[in-house]
Amino acid sequence: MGRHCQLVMGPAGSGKSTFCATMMTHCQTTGRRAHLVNLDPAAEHFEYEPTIDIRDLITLEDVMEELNYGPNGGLIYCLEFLLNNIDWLEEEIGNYDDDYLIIDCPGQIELYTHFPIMRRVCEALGQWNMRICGVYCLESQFIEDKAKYFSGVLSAMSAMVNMEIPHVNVMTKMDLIEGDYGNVKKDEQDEGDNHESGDEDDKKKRRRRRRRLMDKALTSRELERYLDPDPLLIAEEAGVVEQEQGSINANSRSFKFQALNQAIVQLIDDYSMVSFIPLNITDEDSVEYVLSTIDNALQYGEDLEPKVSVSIMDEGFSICSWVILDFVSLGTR
Ligand SMILES: Nc1nc2c(ncn2[C@@H]2O[C@H](COP(=O)(O)OP(=O)(O)OP(=O)(O)O)[C@@H](O)[C@H]2O)c(=O)[nH]1
Ligand SMILES: [Mg+2]
Repeated sequence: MGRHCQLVMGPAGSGKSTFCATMMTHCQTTGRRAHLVNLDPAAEHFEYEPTIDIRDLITLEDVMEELNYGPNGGLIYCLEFLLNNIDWLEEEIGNYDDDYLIIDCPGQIELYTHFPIMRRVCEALGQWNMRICGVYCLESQFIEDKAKYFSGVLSAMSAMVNMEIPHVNVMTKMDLIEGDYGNVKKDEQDEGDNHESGDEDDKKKRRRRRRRLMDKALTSRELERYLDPDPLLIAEEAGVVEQEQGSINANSRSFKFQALNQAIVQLIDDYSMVSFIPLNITDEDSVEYVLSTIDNALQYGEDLEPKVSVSIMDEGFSICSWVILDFVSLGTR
């Protein structure tokens, strides 16, 4: 069936390790043989014990202690050390020919955007006949700040362009957003059920809470603008739209800043490469949807299909031949 892997990347704390653990659980329950590979030399604990672990080769702690490196320089050193000893990884992976690997990467985005380190790891994996899908995690909390969200979109795009592998962007921690949205709905329902009950103060309190939740929650239509990045979001924020319409905008910053925003809008629009799949780890269907999108990018299981279709064709052929034989035998009677 061949070798397949997911390379799970993204900024620090974006939920990469949680994503890997969720995928491991899902694969186990659906009967897929998956292994966790840890490429983070600073990782401390895992829900699933990694089958292959860079810490068996080198740890950040040792590098910092022995070479007096800081945490970021130390991490780059560790991964360069891995590249210089790539045979170690080849040997480790060698034993898992037909299994599915989930590779948890460190959170320093420089590794994907500035340095060619992860790209070279991918090249090595490719040479060992491994099909790779990059999974870039961005957490839903980025949506709260449009500038931060767009810097996340640009970092995802930069990783896609640099890595040159099939790529899926995932918006993680959706339970946090959907939770707020769910609370508003529940509140509306409660208000509907209890519209007779409670005194004026209670009703006011309920309305205030609902307004607070409404401020936090995103409607699904608004959410769509973040999953499929709408460049107008940043334009709205910076007042570019107002300027285009010729009105004076009180929020507008310097002309240079607006020109930069406009250029970013143009870049995102021109490439139109980045879109996110939402992942709510508390919802099994959501996990399944993300996995099937990654499978699609990896063409996972596609080499099985010809065998299935051949057997269907064989069956179809034999049914046809029975019918023809029947006709022939009828004709000869
Ligand atoms: N509510 C919620 N919390 C999450 C989710 N995913 C991760 N977290 C939390 O976010 C924090 C960071 O998660 P990790 O999975 O360690 O993130 P990471 O990207 O591996 O972090 P680094 O390896 O340090 O870069 C932890 O406290 C997790 O419990 C999620 O889907 N929902
Ligand atoms: Mg991690």
